Amino acid sequence: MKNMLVPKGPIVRTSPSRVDICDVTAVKEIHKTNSRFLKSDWYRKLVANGFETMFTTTDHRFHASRRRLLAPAISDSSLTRMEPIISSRIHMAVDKMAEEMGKRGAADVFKWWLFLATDIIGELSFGESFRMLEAGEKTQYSIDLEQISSLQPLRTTFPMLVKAGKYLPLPIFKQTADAGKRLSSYSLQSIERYEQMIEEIPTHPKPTLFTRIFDSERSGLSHDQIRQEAQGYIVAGSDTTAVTLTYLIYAVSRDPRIREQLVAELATIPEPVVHSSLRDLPYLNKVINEALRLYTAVPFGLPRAVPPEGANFNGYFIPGGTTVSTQSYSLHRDPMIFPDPESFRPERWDEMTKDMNHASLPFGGGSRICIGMHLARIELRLATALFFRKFPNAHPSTREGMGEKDMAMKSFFLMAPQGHRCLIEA
Ligand code: HEM
Repeated sequence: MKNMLVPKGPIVRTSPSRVDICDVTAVKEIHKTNSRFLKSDWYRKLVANGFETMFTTTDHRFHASRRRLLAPAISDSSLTRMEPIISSRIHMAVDKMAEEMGKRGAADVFKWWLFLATDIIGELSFGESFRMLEAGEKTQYSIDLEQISSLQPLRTTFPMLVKAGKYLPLPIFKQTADAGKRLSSYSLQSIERYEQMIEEIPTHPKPTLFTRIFDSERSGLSHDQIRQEAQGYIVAGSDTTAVTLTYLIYAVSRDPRIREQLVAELATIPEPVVHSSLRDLPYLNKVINEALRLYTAVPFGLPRAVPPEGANFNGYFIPGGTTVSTQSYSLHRDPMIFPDPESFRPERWDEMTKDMNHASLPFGGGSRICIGMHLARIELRLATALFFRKFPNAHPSTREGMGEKDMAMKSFFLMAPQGHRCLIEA
């Protein structure tokens, strides 16, 4: 290893046609609104059932028109109507954790946050929850979702192998194909049930993120296309939110100084706790920013294609067609921008410098920025507040062999704790 050449610097060529970049000026250029750098073909490998979605498309016209249709329902102001659903689910999750702490001595917050985030996005997309919180255990739906996600790295690295998998007698391909079929059929059933609900009460249908575009004559979207977008929301909006919440609770619980400051701030909020009281709470929002920085749920490079005319970054010419990646994992750890980057320090957000702003990519950037980020922030604020008001003395558990090794960040496709659990006591 001694003589191995370790690539250094902000621009690293990782293969003949791929370059990784960790530089704020480049990030600003690549991830700006109407950027010339479009999503690379890598995203096309995620297309399922032959339907392009807002997430997978590399065509900017298709993307712009789909996003125009879907964005209004998931804007910050529209989501206010959905707060009662979000809030009641979070209350249920926190109650379930209290129950588990009573019986087991500790609660697995990763499990409960995953059930919570999946139930919320399921209910907001399909009009009905998957009821994982009520059941307190994985349902066939969540097992199928996991199965599909576990194949994503393989699908993007060896797409031909996965295509050929249909014909290979390997159990993983068979199981994944079955899981895919079941997911499609559940979503279709949910859409049909929702359609029936609209027919029964046409004037006041239960609001979902897709209610307004349900009328295909007006929106131009078929029910299959809506179903595919809804499935995309569920995949994009469950693990990401659950992982962020899990690490946030872990990081705050293990540092009494931070926990006490947060608990004291939350004690100033009147009952009932509503999102409007939390939106501008200074310390709470700094804690959330710090969790999104250090424990970025999407640590991978958001690959983009260099336009045909090429691009210049840091004195290097990068030819058209090259894939450039900007990993939030490295950007969020740039010591020049985030001193002592491995420490969880909410106060670093007391003053957000321009560089901190531009180097922060937890939700991506530009026209392809996460459409669910307002929903995610609402969930993060309400869940953190309700958790620490209920458990002001929360601390990491050492029961059942739980330790720091369980919380090592492991990049499966998205990031998740290596032990797939996070036991907390109160
Ligand atoms: C803390 C929680 C979340 C994190 C960290 C997160 C992160 C991200 C990131 C980094 C991207 C950009 C991906 C890229 O450029 O390749 C993205 C896009 C996206 N996210 Fe999220 N996300 C979160 C929650 C959600 C939720 C709750 C939803 C539910 C609607 C959602 C739906 C989407 C969709 C549909 C896109 C694609 C947007 C487009 O291309 O126009 N995300 N997210």
